[in-house]
Amino acid sequence: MNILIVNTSRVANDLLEKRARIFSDRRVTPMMELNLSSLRTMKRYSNEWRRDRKLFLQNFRQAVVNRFYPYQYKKVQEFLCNLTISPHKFMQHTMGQVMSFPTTSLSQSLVFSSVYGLDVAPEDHLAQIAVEAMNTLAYTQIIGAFPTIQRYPWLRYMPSWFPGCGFQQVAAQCLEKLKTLDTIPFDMAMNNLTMSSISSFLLAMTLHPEIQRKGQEEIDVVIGKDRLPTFEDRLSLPYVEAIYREVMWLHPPIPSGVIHTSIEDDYYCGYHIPKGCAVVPNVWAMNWDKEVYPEPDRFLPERHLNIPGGPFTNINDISAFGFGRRVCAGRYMADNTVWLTVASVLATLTLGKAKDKNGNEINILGEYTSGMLRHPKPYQASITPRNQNAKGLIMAATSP
Ligand code: HEM
Repeated sequence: MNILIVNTSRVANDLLEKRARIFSDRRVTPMMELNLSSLRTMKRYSNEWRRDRKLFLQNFRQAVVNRFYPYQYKKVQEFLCNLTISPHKFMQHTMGQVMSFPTTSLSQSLVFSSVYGLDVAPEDHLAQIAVEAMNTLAYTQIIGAFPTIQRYPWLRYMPSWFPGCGFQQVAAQCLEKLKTLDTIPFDMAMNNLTMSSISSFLLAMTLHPEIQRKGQEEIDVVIGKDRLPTFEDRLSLPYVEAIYREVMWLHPPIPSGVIHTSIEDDYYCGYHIPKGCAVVPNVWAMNWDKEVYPEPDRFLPERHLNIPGGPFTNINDISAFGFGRRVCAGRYMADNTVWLTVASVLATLTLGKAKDKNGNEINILGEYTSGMLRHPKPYQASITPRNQNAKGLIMAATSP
C-alpha cells in the first residue's frame, strides 16, 4: 500500500484543500468493509457520501448551529455544577466512558439532548454503545491490526471457526452495536473528540496558573462577576479565544488526522502520487513545526494574539478539524461547545495542583494517551469556585 504522510500545512493545503476533488476519498480496509463502511466519517467519496453530508449539514452548518445554544448553556452549566459538587471526579465528568468511568460526559449528554431530546443517564446503553463504536473505529483504522483479512480478503466468506477468522467475531459484535445505533448516528461518538479538547484545556489551566489568571481577568473586566459568559461575548474576549485556539493547536484530539485517499494518479513537486494512496494528515507535525511556530512545546496563547487579525481567524484554520471536503461536519457545534466551556470554567472556577496530606503540591506529569484519540491521562487537581459569587452563579443556573 502507498502511504503519503503530510507534515506541513502548506502541503496539506495544496493537496487536501486545493486538489480536494482527488484527495477526498477514504481508505476502507477489508475489515472495515465488513462492519464500518456505512459510517458517515468513513464513507467512500461518492454520491451517497455527498447526499449524507448535505443532510447532516442541514442541522450542523454555521448558519443554524445557534439552535443548539439553549442545550449548550444547560449542559455546560451542569458540567460546572458537577465540577463544583464533586471536583475530585473531574476526569469522570470530562472523559466519561471514554476512560471507562461509569458516567456520561458533557458532550455526550449535550448531543443526545440537543439532537434527540434524550436525557442520557450515566449507565445509558446508547451512550455506552457510542463509545464502544468509537473505540472499534479506532481499532479497525490501525494498519495491520487484522493481518489475515488484510492479506486474504476472501476469508470474509469463511465461517468464524475457520483458522485465522477471529476477525469475524469482532465484525459481528460491531454490526450488532451499529444496528442498535441505527437511529442515533454513529458520528455522535465523535463527541469524545470534544471532551478530549475540554480535558486538555482543564490540564493546561491546572499547569499554567498565570495564563488562567489572565483569562479570568479578561472575563471580569469585560463581563463582570454577576453573570456567566454567553456566545454574544465571544468577540469581546480575545485572550479567552487565544486560550481556546492554543488548546486546539497543541492538543488535537486526533494528532495523526483521519486518512484521506486519492482517487486518481497525481503529481506534486516532481513526485508521483499513485491512485489509492493513503494520505495521512499529520496534524501533530504541522502544528508542532518549530520553523512556523516557535516554541511549540510551550502553552502560549499569546501566539494567536500576535498575528494579523488576532485570534478570531476562520474556523477552517483549526487543523484539528481536518481538511478539504472531508473537514469535520460538526465543527461549528464542537467549536461552540469547547469555547463556551473554556469561558464558563474561567469565569467561575480556579484550577490548580492538588495537595497531599502534608500540604505539598502533587506533581502532574501532564501525560497523554497514545491511541488514535489522544487525551490527558488521569491526574489529580484542585478545582474550587473562584468565590462565593461564582458558586452562586453556578448553583442558580442549575437550580430548577
Ligand atoms: C473538538 C471536537 C471535534 C474534532 C477535533 C473533530 C475532528 C474531526 C476530524 C479530524 C474529522 C476528519 C476530517 C478529515 O477527514 O480531514 C472529522 C469528521 C467528522 N466529524 Fe468531527 N470533530 C469534532 C467534533 C464533532 C462533532 C461534535 C460532530 C457531530 C456533531 C462531528 C461530526 C463529524 C462528521 C459527520 C465527520 C465526517 C465528515 C465527512 O467525512 O464528510 N465532529 N471530525
